[in-house]
Amino acid sequence: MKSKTQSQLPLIDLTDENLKLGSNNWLSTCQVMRSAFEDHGGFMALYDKVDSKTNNSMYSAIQQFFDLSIETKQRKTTEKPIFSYSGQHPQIPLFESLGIWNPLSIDDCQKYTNIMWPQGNDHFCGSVNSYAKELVELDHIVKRMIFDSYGLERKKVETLLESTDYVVRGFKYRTPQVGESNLGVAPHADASFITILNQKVEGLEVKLKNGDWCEVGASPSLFLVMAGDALTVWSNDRIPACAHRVFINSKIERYSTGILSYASKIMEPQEELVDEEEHPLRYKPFDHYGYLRFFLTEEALKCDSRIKTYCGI
Ligand SMILES: O=C(O)CCC(=O)C(=O)O
Ligand SMILES: [Fe+2]
Repeated sequence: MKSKTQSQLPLIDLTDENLKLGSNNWLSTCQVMRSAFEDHGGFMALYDKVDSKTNNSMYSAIQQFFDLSIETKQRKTTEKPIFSYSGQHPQIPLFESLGIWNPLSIDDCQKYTNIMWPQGNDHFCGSVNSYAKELVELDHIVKRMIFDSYGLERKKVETLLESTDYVVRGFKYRTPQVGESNLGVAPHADASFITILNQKVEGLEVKLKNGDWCEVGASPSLFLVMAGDALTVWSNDRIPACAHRVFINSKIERYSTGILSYASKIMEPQEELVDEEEHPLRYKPFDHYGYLRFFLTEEALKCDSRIKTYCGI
C-alpha cells in the first residue's frame, strides 16, 4: 500500500469573490473544479456561508442522537433504501452513522425527530433543517459549476436540481480500545451523486490520482466535495467516484456531518458528454434508488465495480 505523503487534493475557494455567476473568476474556478473532479473525483472547498451557530447546533444535535439507546437509534424512519442508522458492525466497530431523508422539508425533519423522540426535540429538528438549507447552497454552486465547466446550457442544471433528493448524514466514531484497530471506515466510494462532508475532528483521507492518501483538515469552513457513483454515470466516466477512508487518530470521539444528493428520477449520461470516438456511451439509464437497493446485495459485494455491474454497457 502507498504511504501518506505531502500530495494534496486541490483546495477551491468558494467564498464570495469567485462566485459571481459568469465572471472571469467564476469561469476559471469552473475549470479548476472540473480538473479536480476528473483527476481525483473531488476537492476541498473553502466555503464560509454555513453560519457558525448553525454548524455548532448541528454537531450538538448529532451528539444528542448518538446518545440515544441503540434500540431507539435503530428505529426505521423511511421506506427509501437509505440508512436511517448504521452502526454496530463487527468489522468497523468504532463507526456509527445517522441519515435523514429530505432534510430540506421541515415536515420530514419533524417526522424523523418524532420517531426518535416521541416527546419532541425542537433543537434537533430545527438544527438539521437549518443546516441542510445552508449546506445545500454549496451543493447547488458545485453542480452549476460542473455544468458550466462542460459548457452545458444553464437550464439543464436546473432540471437536474429539480430531480435531486438529499440526505443529511452525521457520523460518530468512538476511540479505539487497547489492541483495537483505529480504522474508522475502510476505503470506499459513495453511492451518491455528490457527497459534501465537514469534520469536527480529523481522520478523513482521500485517495489521489497517483495513489497517495491525502489527509483532510478539520475546520467549520472546510468541506470535502466528492463525486459518488452517480456522477460517474452522469459524466459518462469522465469523473471517477472519490475513494476515501477514515482513521481515528486522536484521543477524542470523532464527529463529522454532511449532505449527500441522489437522483430522484431515471438519469442518463449527459448527452453532450457522449461522443463516438473518445467517449462512447458507457452506461444504461440509471435508477438511483434501484442502485442503492443493489449496493448491499451479496452480488454487489463480490463485484469489482458495482456501478459497472449495475448499469454499465
Ligand atoms: O466519517 C466521515 O467523515 C465519512 C464516513 C464515510 O465516508 C461513509 O460512511 O461513507
Ligand atoms: Fe463515504
